[in-house]
Amino acid sequence: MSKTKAVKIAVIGGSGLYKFDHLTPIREICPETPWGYPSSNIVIVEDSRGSQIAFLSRHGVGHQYSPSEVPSRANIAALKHIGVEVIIAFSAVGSLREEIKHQDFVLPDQIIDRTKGIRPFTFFEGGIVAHTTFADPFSPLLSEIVYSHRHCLGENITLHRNKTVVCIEGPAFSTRAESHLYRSWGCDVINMSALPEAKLAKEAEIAYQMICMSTDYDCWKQDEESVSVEVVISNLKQNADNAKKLLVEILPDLEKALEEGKFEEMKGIMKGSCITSKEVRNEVRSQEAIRKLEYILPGYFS
Ligand SMILES: CSC[C@H]1O[C@H](OP(=O)(O)O)[C@H](O)[C@@H]1O
Ligand SMILES: Nc1ncnc2[nH]cnc12
Repeated sequence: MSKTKAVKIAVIGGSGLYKFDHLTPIREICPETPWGYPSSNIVIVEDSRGSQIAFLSRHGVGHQYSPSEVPSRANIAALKHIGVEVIIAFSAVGSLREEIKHQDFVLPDQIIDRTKGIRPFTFFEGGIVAHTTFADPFSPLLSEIVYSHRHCLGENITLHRNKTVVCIEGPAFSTRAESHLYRSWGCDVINMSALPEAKLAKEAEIAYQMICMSTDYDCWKQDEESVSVEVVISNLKQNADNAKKLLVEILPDLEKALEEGKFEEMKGIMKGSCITSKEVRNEVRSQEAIRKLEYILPGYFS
């Protein structure tokens, strides 16, 4: 059994990717955070070189949390608390573009928010106000590292980059009018989980990149069957296998980038984002908020 060491890389698995069972499990944890419990145990797995990653299943291992119910704050807080600095998040998506075919992979660099405000979307509330910079929701460095390994996916699968994901509330899929609207807005892929996950990762100062895997053409394409769970499921197994293959390939480069301090620029970004005055921070309400924030950003606001 390997001795305990800080695990800096995490993978969040989405629909169809509930376990990372091709790597050796080392231990499982399920920390209670100030925002509750994560959606699954965090499983620490190890590759043949001794590299460890933390794996978390977004919807639970039995897919029991709907997109609106995923405890995203607990998920991100738990990963940050154990020392995670980098998250690769997988997601099953619909394609809004002809050239993004079933089973293709997509690295979005932008998000359009079509959630309905019913998901808790920030760690900053109840007496501590902070406004994070969110112009670039994903990590360009992570995107670059992933893209450089695109050839391991084989000739039949294209890895597209610099795309826009629209995140809807769900759980119902979109109407045809909405699907056409999102295409007219320049969106390339559609899912139900980019938000608030990406925002919360930024607030927790974690470098974050979503890797989307196409399962359907939503409902805009006339010669294709409209999206349904059956259509999505028919591509999930192959997508999950490809996701695992890609992850194993990128792991050494991720570790190298971490060792070289390439993600250090994330550290401290939230200190400057807090606008609440020093005097108010001493009030009881703010002190309670600070107590919770200590779990992810210790010493920042006290
Ligand atoms: C099962 S189809 C809709 C479902 O699939 C995607 O999940 P994830 O992003 O976690 O892979 C999508 O966002 C919806 O939650
Ligand atoms: N068409 C679609 N809309 C929203 N989320 C999805 N996940 C997979 N396909 C999807």
